[in-house]
Amino acid sequence: MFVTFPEPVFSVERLREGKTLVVAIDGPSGSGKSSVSKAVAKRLGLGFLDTGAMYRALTWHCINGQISFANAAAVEHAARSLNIDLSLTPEKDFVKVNGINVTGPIREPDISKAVSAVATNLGARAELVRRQQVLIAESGNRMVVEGRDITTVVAPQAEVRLILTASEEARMRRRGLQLGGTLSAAALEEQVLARDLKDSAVVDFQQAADGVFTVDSSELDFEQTVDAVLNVVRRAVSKDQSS
Ligand SMILES: Nc1ncnc2c1ncn2[C@@H]1O[C@H](COP(=O)(O)OP(=O)(O)O)[C@@H](O)[C@H]1O
Ligand SMILES: Nc1ccn([C@H]2C[C@H](O)[C@@H](COP(=O)(O)OP(=O)(O)O)O2)c(=O)n1
Repeated sequence: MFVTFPEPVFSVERLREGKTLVVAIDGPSGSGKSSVSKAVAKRLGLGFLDTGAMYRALTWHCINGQISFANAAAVEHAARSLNIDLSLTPEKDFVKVNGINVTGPIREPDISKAVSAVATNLGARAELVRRQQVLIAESGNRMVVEGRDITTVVAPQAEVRLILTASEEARMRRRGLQLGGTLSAAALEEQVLARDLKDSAVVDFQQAADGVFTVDSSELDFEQTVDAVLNVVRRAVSKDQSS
């Protein structure tokens, strides 16, 4: 016989019901940002924005349109003129560039390898940050947003800000499994650690700024990590339930 338990009285899903709730999550590659943020957004009934997908979409467009990464002005111009349509809820997963579905192609290793060249273009960053802020506002400021500069640049006023991290070893192991277990250790190191090093030239996603929580998932499984993030949300938000 199945026994069902009632919802807890103090349910995290009901926190700030009808009020703004932006959860900003930053962290290094393979730390679980996308998957954990999506699960958290589902639990909280919030929108979801994967900002990395926007950098990947612009990278795909530059490669496809033969725009040289060395031409900073051309990359910045592409960032301004490009139409990026991406899923804004955790239930769906799609990215379209000028109407072309690039959901799969932007996750391919050639894009992962090239994306830091776009992410370190300050003009392109400014434009993508502007777009991300518009998308957050359009969600009614009820969204989980993940990336590298969300806690510091895109949404420093978010009700909840946290860095999700994990050891280098855990992150490379998880990325390897995610990509089907076929990549060599050297290729994984290039995809995860070398990319983080390049990206950190323009954004600091390893150190938690003032007021930013840290969740280290090295010793946690996926569900435990989601619970740890939900606990941070509960702690941060229950303090100002009356606001
Ligand atoms: N705590 C965890 N334990 C085990 N695997 C995890 C954990 N968190 C995430 N993962 C898995 O690790 C992989 C990388 O996660 P992902 O969300 O893509 O990271 P990021 O967006 O930070 O690069 C995914 O396959 C995800 O399911
Ligand atoms: N807010 C963001 C999000 C991503 N980026 C850059 C840095 C990353 O190398 C790429 C791709 O980000 P993405 O989150 O998809 O990367 P991983 O899932 O960690 O592999 O974009 C960024 O500079 N700022």
